[in-house]
Amino acid sequence: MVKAVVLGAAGGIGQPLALLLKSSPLVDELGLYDIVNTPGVAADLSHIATPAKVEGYLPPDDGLKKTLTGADVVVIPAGVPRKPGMTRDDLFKINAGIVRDLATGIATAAPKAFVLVISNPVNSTVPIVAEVLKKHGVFDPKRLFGVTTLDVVRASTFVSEILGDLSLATKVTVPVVGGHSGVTIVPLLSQSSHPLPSSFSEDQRQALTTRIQFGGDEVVKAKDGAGSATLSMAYAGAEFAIKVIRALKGETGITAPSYVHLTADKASGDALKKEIGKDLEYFSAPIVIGAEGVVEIKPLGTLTDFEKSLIQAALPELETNIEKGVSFIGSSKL
Ligand SMILES: NC(=O)c1ccc[n+]([C@@H]2O[C@H](COP(=O)([O-])OP(=O)(O)OC[C@H]3O[C@@H](n4cnc5c(N)ncnc54)[C@H](O)[C@@H]3O)[C@@H](O)[C@H]2O)c1
Ligand SMILES: O=C(O)C[C@H](O)C(=O)O
Repeated sequence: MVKAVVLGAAGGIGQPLALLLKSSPLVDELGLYDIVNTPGVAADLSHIATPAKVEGYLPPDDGLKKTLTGADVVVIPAGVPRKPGMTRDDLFKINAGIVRDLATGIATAAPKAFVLVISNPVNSTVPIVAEVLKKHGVFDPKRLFGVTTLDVVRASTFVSEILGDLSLATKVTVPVVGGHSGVTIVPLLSQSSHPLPSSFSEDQRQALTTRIQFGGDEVVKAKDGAGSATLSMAYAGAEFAIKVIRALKGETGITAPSYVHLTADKASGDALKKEIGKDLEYFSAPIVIGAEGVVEIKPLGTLTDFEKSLIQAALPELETNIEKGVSFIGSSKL
C-alpha cells in the first residue's frame, strides 16, 4: 500500500500533479492538502477509474495532520510562484514560512515519509525542511529530495530539438547538477546520451546552456504575470515521485536527479564534495534511490573546462542559498 500526499494540491502544479498521481496504478491512497479548494479537487479526481482513494483536506479540524497520517511520499508544491522580473530567491520571504509550517506537520504526522520539495527557492527550501526535521529529531537525509527533474526534462527537450527529432526527447538524457536557480543549474552537455552535432559551436553550446539554466524564465515571461511553469513541472514532479514510489516498492537501480543532503550517502557525498572542491551541505546530481531512500550520489565524472567553470560559478550562490535556509530555521520558533 502506498499513500502519496500533495501539499499545495489546489495550485497550478498541485492539480495536474495530483491528476498524474491519481492516474498511476502504483498509488493506493492520495491525500490532498491546501488552504483552499481541496475538497473540490479531491471530489473531481475521485471519479477517475483508477485504484487510488482520494481525500482532500483544508486547515481546519487538523486537516494537515489528517492528510499526512500514513503518508509514504509527500510532495510539496505549496507556495507562491514568480512574476516577471523576480528571482526564485525573491520568493523566500513568503515560501520559507509556508514550507517551514508544512515541514513541522510532516515531522509530527509523517516523520518517516519521503519528502519531495518543489516549492521555490528549492536551494533554500530543502535546507529549511531538513532543519525543521532536525529540530524534531526525525531528520533522515536519505528521505529528503529537492525536485530538480524539470531541469533535466528541459535539457532532454532542448537537445532533441537541436538534433532535429523531438521523438528523441524521452530517450535523451543530460545530467544537470548543482542546484535549481539560474547559474546554479549546471547542464553537463558533454555527457549527453545523444551527443550534439560535431558542427555545434562553442557559442551555440553556451547559448544552449543558458537556455537550460534560464528555462524557467522563458515560461514566467510567456505567462506574463500569471505564474511560472505548472504543467511541465507537474509532468516532471510526477515522473520523479513515481520513481521514488517504485523504489519504495522494492525496485532496485532506479536513478533520478535530485538536490540532496550530501550525507545522504556519506561515501559518495564526500567523493562529490572532493570533485567540486567545496564542503557544501547540498548539491543536485543523479542519485540512486532504493527502498530506504538515497543509496548513492553519482559522481560528476569527466567535465570539460567550460563545465568546470560553470560549477565554480554555481558554488557561491548555492552556499548563500543553503545558509539562508539553514539560518531561517535557526532563528525561528517552531
Ligand atoms: N522545483 C521546480 O522545478 C519548480 C517548478 C515550477 C514551480 N516551482 C515552485 O512551485 C511553487 C508552486 O507553484 P504553482 O505555480 O503551483 O503556484 P500556485 O500559486 O498556482 O499554487 C500554489 C498553491 O499553494 C497553496 N498554498 C499556499 N500556502 C499554503 C499553505 N500554507 N499550505 C498549503 N498550501 C498552500 C496555494 O493555495 C496554491 O493553491 C512555487 O514556489 C514555484 O516557484 C518549482
Ligand atoms: O522558474 C520558476 O520560477 C519556476 C521553476 O523553478 C522553473 O524552473 O520553471
